[in-house]
Amino acid sequence: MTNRPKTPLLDRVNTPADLKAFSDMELRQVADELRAETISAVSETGGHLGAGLGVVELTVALHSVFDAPRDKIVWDVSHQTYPHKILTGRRDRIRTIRQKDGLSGFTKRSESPYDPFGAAHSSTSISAALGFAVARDLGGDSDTGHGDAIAVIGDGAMSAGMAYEAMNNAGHMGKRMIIILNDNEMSIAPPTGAMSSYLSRLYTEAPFHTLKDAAKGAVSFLPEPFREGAKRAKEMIKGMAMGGTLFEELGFSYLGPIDGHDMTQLLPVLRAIKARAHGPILLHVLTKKGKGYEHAETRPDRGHATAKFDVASGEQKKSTPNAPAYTKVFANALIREAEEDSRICAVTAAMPDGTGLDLFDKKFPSRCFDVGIAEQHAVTFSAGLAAGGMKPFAAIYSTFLQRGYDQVVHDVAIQRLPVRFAIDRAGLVGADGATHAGSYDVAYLTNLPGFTVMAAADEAELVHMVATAAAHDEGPIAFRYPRGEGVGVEMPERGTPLQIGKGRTIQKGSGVAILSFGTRLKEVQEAAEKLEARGIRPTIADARFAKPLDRELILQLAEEHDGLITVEEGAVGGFGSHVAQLLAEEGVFDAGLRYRSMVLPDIFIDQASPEDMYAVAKLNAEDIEAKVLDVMGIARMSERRA
Ligand SMILES: Cc1ncc(C[n+]2csc(CCOP(=O)(O)OP(=O)(O)O)c2C)c(N)n1
Ligand SMILES: CC(=O)[C@@H](O)[C@H](O)COP(=O)(O)O
Ligand SMILES: [Mg+2]
Repeated sequence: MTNRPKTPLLDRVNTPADLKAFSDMELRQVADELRAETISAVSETGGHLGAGLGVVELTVALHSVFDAPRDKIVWDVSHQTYPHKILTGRRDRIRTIRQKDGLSGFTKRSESPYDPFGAAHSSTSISAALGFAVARDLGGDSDTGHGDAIAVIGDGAMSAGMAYEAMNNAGHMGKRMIIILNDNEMSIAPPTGAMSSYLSRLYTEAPFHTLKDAAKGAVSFLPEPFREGAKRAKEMIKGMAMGGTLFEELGFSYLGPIDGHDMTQLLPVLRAIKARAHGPILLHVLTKKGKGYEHAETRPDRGHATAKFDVASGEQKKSTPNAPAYTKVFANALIREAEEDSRICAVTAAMPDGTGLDLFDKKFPSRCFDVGIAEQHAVTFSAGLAAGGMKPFAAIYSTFLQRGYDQVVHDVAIQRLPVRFAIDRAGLVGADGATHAGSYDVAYLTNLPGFTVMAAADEAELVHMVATAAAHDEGPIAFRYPRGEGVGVEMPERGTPLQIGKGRTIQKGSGVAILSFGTRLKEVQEAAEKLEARGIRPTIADARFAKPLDRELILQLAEEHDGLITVEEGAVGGFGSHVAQLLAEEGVFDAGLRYRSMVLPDIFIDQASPEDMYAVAKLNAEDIEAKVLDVMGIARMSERRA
């Protein structure tokens, strides 16, 4: 509580309706207080900071002009909604954000009526807002009724195909809806691509129209004083580039750009839009990521998501790692392979730092491609690279690869193209919660004919899997690894290609065998240590491959043990399901094998620490221990008592 900022006006805001009582001057102060409160809160919790700071004025302006929740404000990605949450009745819980039982770091329908649409993956806002607009016009039912439909989308999110699919549709339908393009010339990393350059040109090169010309177009939305040519209005009109041709060609009225930190521009323009808009409008707003907090402004990539920090110095409070992060291990292993093979190249969809490809890019800039937030394109582009004789590594988070699934099937798998998928953030990720959990990749890749699917049990294994993928030209291959640190094993200088479809035995035991796929192996080993005390020594094996399965190993484990347990950090339908299928087909169950499959539960697990999430998922050492006892018919004392 000590260093909390003084916020006398903000203290009077419980819901956005309270903003209506303030003068424009006071709203500016509310914005200042909201910024201070956001910085203070995130300094205590960590989380997404820069994006929220960039939309403080926009958030205040939107909520003071429009009438949420009747008006539907749909925030793209929604990592920028901490100020929105503070204004919409969640200030008392803002310091629980991204924690177990706390607020989500993103918008969530179940959390608040002011979050009409959940998000976290980008570029969905225009489609959703159009849906709200059409539902409104068709008389769709809702508790609050339907007013305006407003999508707030960033310049980074605007690089994704979905945004254009939605604008194409919205422009054609001609319904009243509002898109606010929040252009801070920043994605997580500096944005790439022609669209980003186009947006920059809109305000650096576009000819300024005269007031007379402008008034014929979208500026006719402006309020009277502006059109009458008061000095301030003239300055502002001059600052409004009326180009916007792409958006106008798509059927939108393009308005802007305006300064998204200047309430004297934001408020009148939004009021005018509210009063007079008909058809779809795009308002181009220029902002600065991290605005108003020096440490976030000067390093917008660092300020995108931050650990807890000291407000005065900006210093982040990070714990010292015990082992290198998997992401970095992957990047270094790939660099090592690329030094030997000039055909190796790398593709990221706007996550150069997150995937470690920033390191690869420094070494091999001509072989590294940041395609923007465009996973579908990233996959098919990689397929094209492979078809053209290159060896592309598409490094994509498990959760974001979901967006490119048809491309994985249609462009890669069916054509048996040797695209290498480096699947980062596989498994539970912690504070980002269910939207970012990498739960499904094993299930959605192992069902594709010809795919090879691996999971690294530790960082040394990851190095070998990178080498395996580099050497594998026979078709698509994927290897998955989680967020965070490795386990601290010694790593080879360069990986050795693994034999495809072959697992390894870690320890020989009897009675029960545990077959692990991926990094839960450490927990399996811990469980085995606990079991030793009871005189139980399970066999432990690391499957390495979910496809092709090591049939020989699995059938041998089944043959030599009374019980078999598979463990993986993935949803049902993945490794364990394939093992069960094999065992069933081979008639092993008929022979009485006791089989259990430990997978992620069939629920979306909310944000929490990874440890808490594993506890919910029952994938910790004690859960594995209990499962072994269960298979052996020995319930633990505590369970018997219960
Ligand atoms: C489909 C998808 N891919 C990648 C991401 C990761 N991601 C989250 S925010 C972000 C950058 C968004 O940039 P922009 O829309 O300009 O918003 P800003 O952070 O600049 O406010 C990215 C790449 C995501 N959320 N969704
Ligand atoms: C909002 C978003 O999608 C990203 O900012 C994401 O939170 C990054 O996650 P990592 O921290 O795991 O890179
Ligand atoms: Mg941006």
